[in-house]
Amino acid sequence: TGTSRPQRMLKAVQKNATKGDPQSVISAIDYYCRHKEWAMNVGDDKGLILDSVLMEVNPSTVLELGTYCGYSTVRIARLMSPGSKLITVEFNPAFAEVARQIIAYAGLQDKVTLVEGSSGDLIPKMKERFGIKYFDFVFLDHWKDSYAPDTKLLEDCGLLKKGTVLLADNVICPGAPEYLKYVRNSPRYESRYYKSNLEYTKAEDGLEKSVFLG
Ligand SMILES: O=C(NC/C=C/[C@H]1OC[C@H](O)[C@@H]1O)c1cc([N+](=O)[O-])cc(O)c1O
Ligand SMILES: [Mg+2]
Repeated sequence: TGTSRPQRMLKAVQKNATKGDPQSVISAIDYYCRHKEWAMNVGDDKGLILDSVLMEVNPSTVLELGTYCGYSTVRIARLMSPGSKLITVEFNPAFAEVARQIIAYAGLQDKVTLVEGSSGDLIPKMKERFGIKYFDFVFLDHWKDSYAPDTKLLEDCGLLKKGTVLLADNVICPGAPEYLKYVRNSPRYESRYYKSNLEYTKAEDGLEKSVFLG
């Protein structure tokens, strides 16, 4: 067994990006995944939508579910104001290890707390462990069938406030049908779909933005 795909991605960052320059880390990963080896980062097309929704919200507290190698963690943290905090949850220790190094290479480790474990276990501990009252912005990019149960868990744990924005990746491909049904039919959310394409491909995918109404 040689290196893993995440390890090869990290090597590409260390080779082609400039330490402390988040944009160069993003570009190095996008180049590698478009021309060398596909990987499940939100990518550059959907990334522009993520950037614009994030800047519109200008959140003080962010939760990311599904860190993978930290590509969207870097995309989000690079746009966050001084003093704001991003908590990112990753179940897979090998992914988490690579993500820590990519986040540090971008120089964003002070804004980011990477927590290893399952979202279902960790969400109920957010208040006590990290002193979080509410999240202003949640990026869902982990297991697609966890989107709906974890959203309900965030509501039940009082972690959403009026105006909190949920942004979900992959609602078309691989798809999150149960989640779409939930946020689009619930009177507690105002939802809209941003059409785009699956990272580094021509297939359709998109992001669903859902504002919690309280
Ligand atoms: O499964 C996807 N994401 C969930 C990731 C799941 C893994 O990362 C979180 C958890 O540790 C698990 O091991 C995914 C899959 C595709 N895809 O095209 O298959 C595209 C994407 O953007 C995706 O986020
Ligand atoms: Mg995704």
